[in-house]
Amino acid sequence: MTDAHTTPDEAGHGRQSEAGNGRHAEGDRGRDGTTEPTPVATLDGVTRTYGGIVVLDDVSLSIRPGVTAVVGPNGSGKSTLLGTLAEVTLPVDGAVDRPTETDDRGAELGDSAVEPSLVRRVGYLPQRVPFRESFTARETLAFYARLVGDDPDAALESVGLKDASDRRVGALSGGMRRLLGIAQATIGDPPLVVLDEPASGLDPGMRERAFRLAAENAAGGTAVVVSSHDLDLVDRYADRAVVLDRGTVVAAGPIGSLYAEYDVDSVEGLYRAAIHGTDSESAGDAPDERAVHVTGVSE
Ligand SMILES: Nc1ncnc2c1ncn2[C@@H]1O[C@H](COP(=O)(O)OP(=O)(O)OP(=O)(O)O)[C@@H](O)[C@H]1O
Repeated sequence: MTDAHTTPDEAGHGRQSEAGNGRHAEGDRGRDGTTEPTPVATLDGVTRTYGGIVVLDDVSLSIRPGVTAVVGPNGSGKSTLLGTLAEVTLPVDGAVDRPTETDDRGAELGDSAVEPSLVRRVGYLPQRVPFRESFTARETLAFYARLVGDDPDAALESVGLKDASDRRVGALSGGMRRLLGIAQATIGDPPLVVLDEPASGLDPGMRERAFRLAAENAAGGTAVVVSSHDLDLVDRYADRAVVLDRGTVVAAGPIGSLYAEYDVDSVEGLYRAAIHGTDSESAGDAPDERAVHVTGVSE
């Protein structure tokens, strides 16, 4: 177990990060040089095991408005981390502090037609969304929209699916289905949106669109957490990055600060430096033996 309040330094970096005590809480500089905003959610010493094997180890993070990308090798715990934020995976130790109904928009909506209790706190796109295949795209979003008093047509339009609103989910392409999933996750305008690999399996245009939607959402003040293996897109769209290795946070913070700390100029370089201890290209090509592998256990 690592100290929850210092950056894990097994890799010998001894660096500070957003982990734990909020040393970077205020006054940190984002990519554009502006001061970092107040956290929307925090994880404090979060640990998760499966069958006694630790897959998330004492993770402490502050999640702020903007796009936060979670990167790391297969099995490093990205989905588990996102699941704890979305409250679909419970930690065995530690605490997660999420937005509450009374946070920002709850108060703002107090006098409106939408009851504060209907304000959605966290939107979540799992890797596989269990949509009903026989529903149309519009019926699908209408179901979610009714729960939070939002407009399904505006949500469809926001992800570019207006023309497909009468098509059944079962007849949508994988990319369109993913866009519908993003619309479902952002409907009701929650202050925290968690997207688990929104771009995986999509063609380059659709991948770009998924990240652009995440960034557009974040531009309105939402904290959007995205896991991805697409380091180029992370480079272009993320404000902050969290690098996970075997369930441990090895680097976290605003992308600009991390580039300076690790003396790199890309997320790919950061990934290599934080995980392999070198930013040379050959290290990134080596087969990754570092993932935690757990088999035969479920929730
Ligand atoms: N429900 C589960 N039951 C048993 N083991 C699980 C379960 N969910 C995750 N694991 C294990 O926890 C570890 C971390 O998995 P997780 O899906 O969080 O990693 P990941 O970084 O998202 O991986 P990938 O990049 O391949 O999607 C893996 O070893 C995985 O097998």
